[in-house]
Amino acid sequence: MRQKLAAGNWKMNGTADALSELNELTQGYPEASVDILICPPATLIDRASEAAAGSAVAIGGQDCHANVTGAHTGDISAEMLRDAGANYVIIGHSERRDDHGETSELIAAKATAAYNAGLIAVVCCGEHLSTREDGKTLEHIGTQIAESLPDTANADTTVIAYEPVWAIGTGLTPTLEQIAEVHDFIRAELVKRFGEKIGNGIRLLYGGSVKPANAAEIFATSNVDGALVGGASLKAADFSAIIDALVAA
Ligand SMILES: O=C[C@H](O)COP(=O)(O)O
Repeated sequence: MRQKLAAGNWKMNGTADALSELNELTQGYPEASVDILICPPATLIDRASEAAAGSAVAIGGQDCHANVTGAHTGDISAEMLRDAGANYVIIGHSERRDDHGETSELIAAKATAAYNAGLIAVVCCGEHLSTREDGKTLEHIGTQIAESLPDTANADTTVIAYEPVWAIGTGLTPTLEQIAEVHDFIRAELVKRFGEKIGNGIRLLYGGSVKPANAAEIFATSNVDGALVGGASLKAADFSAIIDALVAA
């Protein structure tokens, strides 16, 4: 039985004031039957970790460097995230792939760095609209996960987030059939590569315009073990409604 996960990605949003939303969330979930994760900007990770201590909310980073230390101005290592109190890190978000030219090979190296630091890697994949319109979604997702996951990936260290790029921040979502098709495909690919135990153990999140209004139906979809939420994770009330939908699923 896979433990469900509601993950919030604050992206480049939030200064110290935003911790009030986190405080509201932690007060609402001193404990929970699902895993809850907030990935604030790097500048807030240590304060967020302190604020979330003793609650059901875990804290994660939004990216890490593949190396442990070195001359990489502006970058943050997985060890540094761990040191600041993070337990997870998002790797290979489409905004990193598109804005920073990150390749799947680099993403696999970052995932290994996350494992070595004791972090759970939330590895993202997803197609652009043109790829979907060309009928190449599954081929694209298959290549991305094959290349972005290290051979050492396992169910304790790895979560996959399927995020169609065209659904991120747009209010558009795939049909439930389209979500199920991709999630079932990813599950089958994982089982093929890693075997039944690991392949069936790795959690699969859906991301892209998840809101309180559509969360329940998405969580009832085949092989959806939770969500990676952007905009609707910024307000505790909205994210709480999504968490509650996951608990009820
Ligand atoms: O990481 C989160 C995703 O990119 C989804 O963002 P969104 O919920 O604002 O569409």
